[in-house]
Amino acid sequence: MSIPPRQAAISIRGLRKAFGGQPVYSGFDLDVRRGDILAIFGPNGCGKSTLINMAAGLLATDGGTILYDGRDVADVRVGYVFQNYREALFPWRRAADNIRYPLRLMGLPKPEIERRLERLATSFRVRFDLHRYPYELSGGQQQLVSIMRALAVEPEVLFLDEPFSALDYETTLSLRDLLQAVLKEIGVTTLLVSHDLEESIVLADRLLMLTRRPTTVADDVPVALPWPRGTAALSSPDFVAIKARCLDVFQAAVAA
Ligand SMILES: Nc1ncnc2c1ncn2[C@@H]1O[C@H](COP(=O)(O)OP(=O)(O)OP(=O)(O)O)[C@@H](O)[C@H]1O
Repeated sequence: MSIPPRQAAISIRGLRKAFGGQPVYSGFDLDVRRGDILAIFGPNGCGKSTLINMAAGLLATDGGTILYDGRDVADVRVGYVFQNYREALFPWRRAADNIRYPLRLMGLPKPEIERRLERLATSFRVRFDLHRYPYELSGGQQQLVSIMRALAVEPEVLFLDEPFSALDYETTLSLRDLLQAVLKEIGVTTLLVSHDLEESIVLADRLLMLTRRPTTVADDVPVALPWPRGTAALSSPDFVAIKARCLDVFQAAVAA
C-alpha cells in the first residue's frame, strides 16, 4: 500500500479484570511500540482474548488504563479480525461490499473506497471473484475478506484473535505469508493471539509469554529474525533457539 496508515503506540497500566470474583488481570502493565507486531501466547484460559478484547474496546475493564498515544480506544481507528470468519462477515453482502462497508460508514468518497479495495486486492493477490457472497467462498477466502475489511479502514492498531485457527494447514501457510508481507509493508501496530507457537514467532517482532491466572508476563521475547520469514526460516538456528526458549517458558507456566 502506498500510503502507510498512522500507527499508535500502546500503553497499558494497572489493568484489572475479574470474572465472577476470579481475577484474570490484577495490575497488568504492557507497552507496545509503534508499528510492532506483538504476539501473545500462554496457557489455555489465561486471558489472551480478554486482553485484546479490552484493548480493542469490546470488553470493559475493571480498572487501569489502556492508551494509544495517550488516547482512549474510542478515539483510535482499529481493525479486528476474529477467529470465526463465518460469523464475522455479513452473509447478505458480497465480499467486496463487506470490505466497502466500514469505508461507507466513514463517509469516504466512492473513488477512494474503490482505490482502497483495489490496493488490498493487489497486496493480497486476490484471484477469486470479490463479487461473490461469503457462502460462495472457501474458509480461507472468507478469512482473507475479513482481514481485508479490517485493513481497509487503515487502522492505527490491528487486533488478530487466532485468525487462522479455523483454517486448514495449507490455507494457513499461504494466508500467513501474505499477511506477513502486508503487515510489514504497512507497518501497523498489531496485537496477535495465536495458539500456534511457530505461527506466533513467524509473525511477531516480539512474543509475550503469559502465565496462568492471575496473569502476569512469564517472558518477553524479542523476535529479531529477518523478514520475510518463509519456510526456510523455520529451521534457522535463531528460530529454533527462540522456539526452545518459548517452549521452556510455556512448560513452566503450564506446570505452575
Ligand atoms: N464473559 C465471561 N464470563 C465469565 N468468564 C469469562 C468470560 N470471558 C472469559 N472468561 C474466563 O476468563 C478466562 C480467560 O478467558 P480468555 O478467553 O481471555 O482466555 P484465553 O487465554 O484467550 O483462552 P484460550 O486459550 O482458551 O483461547 C477463562 O477462564 C474464561 O473462562
